[in-house]
Amino acid sequence: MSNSVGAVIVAAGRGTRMGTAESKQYLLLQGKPIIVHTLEVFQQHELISEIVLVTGQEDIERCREWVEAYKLDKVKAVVPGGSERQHSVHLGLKQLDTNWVMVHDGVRPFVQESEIDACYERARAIGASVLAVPVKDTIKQVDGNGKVLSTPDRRSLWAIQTPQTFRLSDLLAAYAAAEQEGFIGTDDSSLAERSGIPVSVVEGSYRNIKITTPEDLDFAEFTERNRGEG
Ligand SMILES: Nc1ccn([C@@H]2O[C@H](COP(=O)(O)OP(=O)(O)OP(=O)(O)O)[C@@H](O)[C@H]2O)c(=O)n1
Ligand SMILES: C[C@](O)(CO)[C@H](O)COP(=O)(O)O
Repeated sequence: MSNSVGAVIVAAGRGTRMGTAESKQYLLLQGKPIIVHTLEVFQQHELISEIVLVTGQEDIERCREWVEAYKLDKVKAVVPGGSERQHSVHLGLKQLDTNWVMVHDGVRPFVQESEIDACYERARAIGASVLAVPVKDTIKQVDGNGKVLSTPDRRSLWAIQTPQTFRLSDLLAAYAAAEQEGFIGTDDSSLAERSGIPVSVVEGSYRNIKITTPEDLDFAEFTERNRGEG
């Protein structure tokens, strides 16, 4: 079991930017909750031996029911998350019992099996990996008054996705250090980077969106409807 791989799927957010009454991770895509689509990708991947699902306290019961109904038997625990994504990930990590961990957003249902393979291979070779795509737009740094400060060279900019893959012991140490130092990052890699863990990007797909705002649902419906057609 020295190379066992677990997944922490975080789904304890409120979906403020989506603005729906129902949290976005539970909205239906082709009749199935988004979170179930995401879990199924990891359930079906032979590399993954166990999954921890992190949800809101009030959603634990219905999530457990879906785990039963959709036969997601790799899900070993459904646990409550915290106020920030980082807290939710940390709570999930503490439940895992594998050598490697892939942290993944519950609202990224379009990650591909081949991308999971590539992320794991790179993490084994380098220490840690993040799935990412080169940015397509020109990015500017702007101050609080709208004044443009700089235009970084786009060739060095990547939009970071999940999964993000680490040795579980490395990531737990990075999370403990961040907690002690009061650091909050927007992804897992930023905690690993400040602990000195080498992280490499793996080029993924623009389809692996994080469903965040209402227009993402149109894309998601379209993509899900056409899944497997090419
Ligand atoms: N306290 C939190 C915040 C976020 N997440 C999860 O982290 C992922 C990425 O977060 P994001 O898309 O930003 O989700 P929300 O925080 O729900 O969205 P918003 O910022 O619009 O409220 C989501 O699967 C979300 O459920 C979490 O588990 N716990
Ligand atoms: C982890 C992440 O999905 C990488 O793009 C992202 O940083 C999550 O950020 P959010 O603040 O929860 O939207």
